[in-house]
Amino acid sequence: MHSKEQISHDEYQKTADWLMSQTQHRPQVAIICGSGLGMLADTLKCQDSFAYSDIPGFPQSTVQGHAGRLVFGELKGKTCVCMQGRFHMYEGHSLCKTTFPIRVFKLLGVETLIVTNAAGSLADGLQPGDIMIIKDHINFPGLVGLNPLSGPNDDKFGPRFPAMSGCYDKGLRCLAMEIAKQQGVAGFMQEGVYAMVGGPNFETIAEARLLHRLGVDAVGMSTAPEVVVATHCGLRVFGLSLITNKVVKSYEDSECVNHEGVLEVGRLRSHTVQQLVTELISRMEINNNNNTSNAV
Ligand SMILES: O=P(O)(O)O[C@@H]1C[C@H](O)[C@@H](CO)O1
Ligand SMILES: Nc1nc2[nH]cnc2c(=O)[nH]1
Repeated sequence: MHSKEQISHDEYQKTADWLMSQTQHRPQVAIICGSGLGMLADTLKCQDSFAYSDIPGFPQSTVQGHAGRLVFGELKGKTCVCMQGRFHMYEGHSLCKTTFPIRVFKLLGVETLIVTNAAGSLADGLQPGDIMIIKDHINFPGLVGLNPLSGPNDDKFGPRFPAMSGCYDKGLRCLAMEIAKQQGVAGFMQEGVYAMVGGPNFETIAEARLLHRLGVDAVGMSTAPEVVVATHCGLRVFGLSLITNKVVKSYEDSECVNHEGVLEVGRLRSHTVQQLVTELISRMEINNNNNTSNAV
C-alpha cells in the first residue's frame, strides 16, 4: 500500500504556489517539530500561519502533541517555515504523504531542513532529557522497501539512486556542539545514531535488545523518510532527538513508556531545544542559490 501512491510534480507545485500566494515569506530554513516540541514555532516573528486542513494537498496531523499548523516567519535574520506537527507512517499515511511537505519546501526555496523528534534511548549514556544530535540513521522501513522514493523517480527533484552517506551535515553538527558548549548544555548533549521503526507500538524487550546490539542509540517513529526525501532533493539536513525515555531492555524492569510521558519531557526541555535551534539558525550560513526562481 505504501509504495503504490505517487504524487505528481504538479501537485507539489500547486501547494507551493498556493502558499506563495498567501504569504510574502520565502523561507530558507524549514523546521519540523517533533512530539512535544511544537513551541519551536513560537520563536518566529511576523508570523503567517496556516492550518494543514486549509492548505491544498496537505495531509492532516492526527497525533496528540502535533498541532497541525504550518508557520512562516523570521528568526534572527533568516526566513523560516515551521511544521507544528508532522505526519507518521503509523497514522496510515503513505510515505509519499508523510514526506509531502519536504518537496513543497524545496519548491518554496528552502535550503536547509532541521528535523526534531522525541525518541527513546538505547545507549546507556543517554538519559531522559538529553539531546542527541543525529549523526546518522537506520531507516528500518526503508531497508525492507517502505521508502518514499519507491516508484518512478522524479528527476526534477533528484537522482534515481541518491547517496545517503553524510546526509546529516557535518558542519551543522559541529556548529550545534559548539553552541551547546557556549550555552552550557553540552553536558547533556551528544551525537548518536537514530533508528526509525514503524510504530505505533513501543518496543518489546527483545526488539529493544536487538536495536541495542545493532548500535542504535535512540529509536523513534519518524524522521528517516523526511531526511531521505530532503537529501534526494539536495537539502542540507540537521537533526536532533530529544530523549524522552529509556527503552526498557530488561525483563526485571517494570517501567512502561507512554505518549503522555514523551510529551511531558518535550515540554520540560522545550526552552533548551528552542535556544539551541535559534542560535543554530542565527549562525548558519545560507547559500542563497536555492531560491524559488531556480528551484526545480
Ligand atoms: O514525531 P515524533 O517522532 O517526535 O514522535 C515520537 C514517535 C511517536 O510518534 C511518538 C511516541 O510518543 O513520539
Ligand atoms: N519507537 C519509539 N518511539 C519513541 N518515541 C519516544 N519514545 C520512543 C520509544 O521509546 N520508542
